[in-house]
Amino acid sequence: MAKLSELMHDSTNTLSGVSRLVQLLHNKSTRRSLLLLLASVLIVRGALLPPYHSDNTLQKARSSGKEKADPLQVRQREQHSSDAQFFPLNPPHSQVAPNGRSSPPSKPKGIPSTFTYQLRSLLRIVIPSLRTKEALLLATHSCFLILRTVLSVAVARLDGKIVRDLVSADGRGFTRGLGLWFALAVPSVYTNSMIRHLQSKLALKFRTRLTKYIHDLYLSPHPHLRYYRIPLHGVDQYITADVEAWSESVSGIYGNLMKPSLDLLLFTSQLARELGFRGTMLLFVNYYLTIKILSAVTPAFGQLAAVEARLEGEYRAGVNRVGRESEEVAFYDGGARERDILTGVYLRLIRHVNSIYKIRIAYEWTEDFVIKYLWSAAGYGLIAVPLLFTRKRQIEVKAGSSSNRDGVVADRTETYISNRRLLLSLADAGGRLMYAYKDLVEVAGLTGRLYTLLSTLHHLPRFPPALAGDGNTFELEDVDVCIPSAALLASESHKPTTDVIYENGTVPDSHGSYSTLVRALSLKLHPGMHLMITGSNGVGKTAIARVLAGLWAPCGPLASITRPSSGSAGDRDEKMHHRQRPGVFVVPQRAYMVSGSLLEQVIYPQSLGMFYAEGGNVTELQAILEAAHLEYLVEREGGWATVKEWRDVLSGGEKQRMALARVFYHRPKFAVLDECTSAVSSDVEGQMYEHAKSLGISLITISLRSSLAKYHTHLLTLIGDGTGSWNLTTILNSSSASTPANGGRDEAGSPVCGDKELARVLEEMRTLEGKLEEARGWESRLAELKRQ
Ligand SMILES: Nc1ncnc2c1ncn2[C@@H]1O[C@H](COP(=O)(O)OP(=O)(O)OP(=O)(O)O)[C@@H](O)[C@H]1O
Repeated sequence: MAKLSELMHDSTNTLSGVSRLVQLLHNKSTRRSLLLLLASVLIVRGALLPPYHSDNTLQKARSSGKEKADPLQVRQREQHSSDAQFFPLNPPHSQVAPNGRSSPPSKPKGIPSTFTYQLRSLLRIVIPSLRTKEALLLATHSCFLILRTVLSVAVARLDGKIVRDLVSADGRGFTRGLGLWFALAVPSVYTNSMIRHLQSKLALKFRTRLTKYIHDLYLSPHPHLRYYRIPLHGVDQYITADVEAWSESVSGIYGNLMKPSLDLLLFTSQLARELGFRGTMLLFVNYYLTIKILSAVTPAFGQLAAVEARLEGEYRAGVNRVGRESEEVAFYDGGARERDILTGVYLRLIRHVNSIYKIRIAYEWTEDFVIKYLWSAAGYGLIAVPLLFTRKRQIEVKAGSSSNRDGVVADRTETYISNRRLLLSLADAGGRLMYAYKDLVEVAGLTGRLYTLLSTLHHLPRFPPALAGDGNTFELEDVDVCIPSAALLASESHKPTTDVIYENGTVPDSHGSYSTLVRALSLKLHPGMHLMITGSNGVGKTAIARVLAGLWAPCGPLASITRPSSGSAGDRDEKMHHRQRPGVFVVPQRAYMVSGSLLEQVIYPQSLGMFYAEGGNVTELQAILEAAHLEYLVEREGGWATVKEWRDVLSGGEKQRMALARVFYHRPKFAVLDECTSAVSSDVEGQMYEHAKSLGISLITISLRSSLAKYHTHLLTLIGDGTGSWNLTTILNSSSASTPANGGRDEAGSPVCGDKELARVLEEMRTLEGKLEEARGWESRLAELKRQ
């Protein structure tokens, strides 16, 4: 039955509704302009489909060192700072509670009041102006949508004509009609496929724009480091799946809304003429009741879609983690445990998707009932009003003879058939509009997620700027090293544990005090000074490296930091190296290998294009690998261009030596080495330290190995007594330090110690820590006994 009514609709809706358009089609000049439109669209299409470029182009650009800057990205980069105003954390029309936080929306389902604002903000990114390809694509898409309506009217009209010629046995008319039928089939089929093509093309364009914009913002360079600080879980899901789903839905929703809306408008106006004032009023009452019933049973599709996307993200992150850490998992034989974790996450996702399906059953049942049966019943009622009451009386008065009675029945049948066709078409358009509304609600959910991502990225608190200094000095003054709130929020499902968030980005800990690891740290490092930072595990050594590198903000009311800048250090080796020296270069505890060739491992984070543009050559790199004791690698791995999963191919020690090779390549003014030689033998370690120093690099080493002290001039010991205290001493007997004349104090007043003395101090520290641990055990045992 439903199929039959659909068929009826297809063949008749346009006939009765837009007959005026058909008359226009009969007009010669209109037909000509239609052909012109079609031809122009074909030309535009050709312009929109650029020839295919293979990846070789990029390869060539790389090897010639002429990677061109993407104009889109450059434009976006300039625009980013001003764009923040379009992504406020609390978008307009949202319910804002007196404390400034967003209150839960009063309407928990449907389209949130902020949707229009959020959608507009996102559309600004994907269609930045009317002179873009995206705008042109959208206009072409609209043309094709209108063309489809016009063509379907023409096809329906021709259908009627062919049947009439057949019934009236007009052979010539029938053949002509059939010829026209095939002539119309070509543009009709082409239009349908073009609509689908343009929609996919538009989705792809939207996705590319949005992805580039997010990449540019998310991977913004120092000092904002958004990729490091963003307090959102599953960012990969936002950037990959959500962006794709949003682009697909937004490009589809336009066509899905436009056609039924146009139909609804035309059929209503047509019916209004037939039904008169009373009937039209009843029609609008029908619309009103439909909206009321459906909005009462419409589930919060937007929120459901957002939760689904989040759960998908968690599952994807789990699978990624196992893939990334597969070796570690295998060593622990943790497959079964990982399977349980992943299955748990997957089942949570599936339960949610299943509940959506269940909710949908109830909704779709009501929707079908209302649109198909209630509307049809209402339609019968509406048709019956003029037939049973108004006209019946007139007809009874007029009808005398039997021939008149036949004409009256024909009149009634005609009225009934035409009105019923209109109502069926109306019901169909209404149904499609309801489906489009459902899509719209889902788009609202995805829009909300992407808006959250972008507004968060735009509004990450900025760090206080570092002082310029002379460009070669590293200086910290009264710096408290605190765990930043963002990191805390990220580790606790981005739910704030407290209402208080301080301006400097720190939060009070559970006892109400700051999470300060090191208090009022002051030190000044000049070129030629080498600092070793030591202290027990978890005391805050890496935290200092994070402050030095600009990953964490320096805290404290009087805190100031002077960082060395990149550029010339004015030393004797300067002429030999054509490259700019970075001010600071940090080698982290876990060695990181980038995807790409062996050569790219050494020069990371520099690109291949930059390497060649700066006149880099592999002879220089070979010497660097020799200094890092990795000279055999090029031959073993099959050349500089070999691309492998270097994280798995290189051994732990090789990865650490590769990280040191990067330091030798970039030759920074200061290199922060965070326990990055733990897997390297001490003799090789020593040679690499000496080589780094010979390159004029000032070392800041974080280590517990006392054997490394001799390569440094100063020692910073973090006491680890919970007060954040520290101790800075000068190291005697180191290859760089001169013995102070001032019995036990250097020129800056820091106490001095020799490396034997240092080894003794570290040993004593370790013994005391062991004893403290034991004492803690006794304390808990004593407490246990007391309780008994
Ligand atoms: N992102 C973070 N979120 C929450 N706490 C953190 C974060 N980073 C570090 N911490 C905490 O700060 C403390 C100091 O960490 P840090 O990594 O600086 O220790 P460390 O002295 O380098 O230790 P190790 O010698 O074991 O490497 C630890 O207690 C750690 O749990």
